[in-house]
Amino acid sequence: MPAYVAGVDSSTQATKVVVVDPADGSVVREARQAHPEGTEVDPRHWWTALSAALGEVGTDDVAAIAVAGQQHGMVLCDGRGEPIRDALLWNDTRSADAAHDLVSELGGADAWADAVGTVPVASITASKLRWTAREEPANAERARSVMLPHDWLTWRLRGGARAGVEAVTDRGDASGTGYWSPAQERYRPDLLELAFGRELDVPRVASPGEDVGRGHEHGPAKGLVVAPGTGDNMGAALAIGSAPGELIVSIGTSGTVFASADDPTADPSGLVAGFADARGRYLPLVCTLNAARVLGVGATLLGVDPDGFDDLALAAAPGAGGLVLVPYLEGERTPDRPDATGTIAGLTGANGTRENLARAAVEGMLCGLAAGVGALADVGVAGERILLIGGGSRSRAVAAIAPAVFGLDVEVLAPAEYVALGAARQAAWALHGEEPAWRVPRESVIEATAADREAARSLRAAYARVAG
Ligand SMILES: Nc1ncnc2c1ncn2[C@@H]1O[C@H](COP(=O)(O)OP(=O)(O)O)[C@@H](O)[C@H]1O
Ligand SMILES: O=C(CO)[C@@H](O)[C@H](O)COP(=O)(O)O
Repeated sequence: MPAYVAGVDSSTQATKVVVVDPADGSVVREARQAHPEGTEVDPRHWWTALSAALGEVGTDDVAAIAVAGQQHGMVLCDGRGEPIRDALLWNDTRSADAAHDLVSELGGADAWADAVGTVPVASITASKLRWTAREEPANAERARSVMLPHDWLTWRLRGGARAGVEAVTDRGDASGTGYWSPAQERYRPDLLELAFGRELDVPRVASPGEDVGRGHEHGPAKGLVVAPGTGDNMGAALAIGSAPGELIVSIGTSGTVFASADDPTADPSGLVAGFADARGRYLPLVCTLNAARVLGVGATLLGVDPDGFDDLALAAAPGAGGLVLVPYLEGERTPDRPDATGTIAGLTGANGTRENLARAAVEGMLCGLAAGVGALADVGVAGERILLIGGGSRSRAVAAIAPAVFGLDVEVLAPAEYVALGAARQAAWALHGEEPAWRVPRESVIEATAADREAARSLRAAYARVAG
């Protein structure tokens, strides 16, 4: 008799699957399969990774599944749901000009914030549709539908075109497209048409916790109840269930700062994306392009492994002797500087040490996220405590330095695949008809001292002077 539920995180760097006991939310098995590098990827690689990971964990004793995935990726399909081109990912900045054009064509940032809660930047799916229509007219001509990564994988699990099933998405991931309004809870086909020049089929937006069908009999989720899935940040929010005043900061490929909110947000500055969540509420979020990989580049530059990098960063004093590193290694999304590059400023003979360079990389990466905390406060989502998750939160240096950059108490959650756990929670919800009562274990809080709060102010001021 199937006993367990499965949750999937199809993120930028890898597919992660957890098999969870619905009695208490504990993980009984897990698997991970890497994705190819790059900012455009053939979605069939994600399918292969998902199939392999499900094969590895086994699904004979699993009753339900949900897929959470990296947000915004444009999976442009032909009439049979086959991808026409590689998916353009959230971190592909080629669509930056398309985004700027869309903003002015609708009448400016306020018009977009009012319409869909988010001002388009390169990451947003609508911008990628415009880029494709303009740069690849032959591909655009063949397109019949557009899906997000989790939509396409969920559809494939249910058999896709050969089973003739409808595609579904959820309000959380739909809210990152630029053509679905969280405030009105509906698609804006006029905005999709503005972006692409004509209509495209889009997935139906399923209800939170809906049972959307069964895994296909010849697929890797054979016979399982399938839940709608969601975006990866919405998945993490579902797993963690932050309390008022708590902001979740995820340090993965992207850096994100977000919180559950009762009301939709509309930020015309474009810093805060006014997403919906996977429960029926809202998820205002700030996203940076440069997070865990900054630590990786720092370690490579200094010729050390992650542990050695942490040792170096922790051996330097707060402020890295005046060395400031602005880590716009991939350009940046928040602030909207798609063509920016990284900067090291304030270098002197006295402060030019490996320790200071490591510390400046950690401080710079965290300063970008701390600016996000400020942007959320500006739209009424004030934070008193940071909950740190994601691969980068496993760094000892990040955990120790975070209170002196955020100037807030920091709780580093136990290492876990929170996005996949949120998907598993949704799978249990679809299976049993109600959201499970699981709680993730909470860790001890590192309290920000008065010195941390003071250090945070001066660090962030020094960073802002260099970042501009
Ligand atoms: N101990 C560590 N120190 C620094 N970075 C780490 C550590 N462990 C994992 N990472 C980094 O975290 C990233 C993966 O985090 P994850 O949240 O799984 O990302 P994503 O969801 O974008 O795939 C990788 O870039 C990896 O190098
Ligand atoms: O674009 C966003 C959020 O708006 C990113 O957070 C993506 O959802 C990718 O997430 P990771 O793979 O870094 O977890």
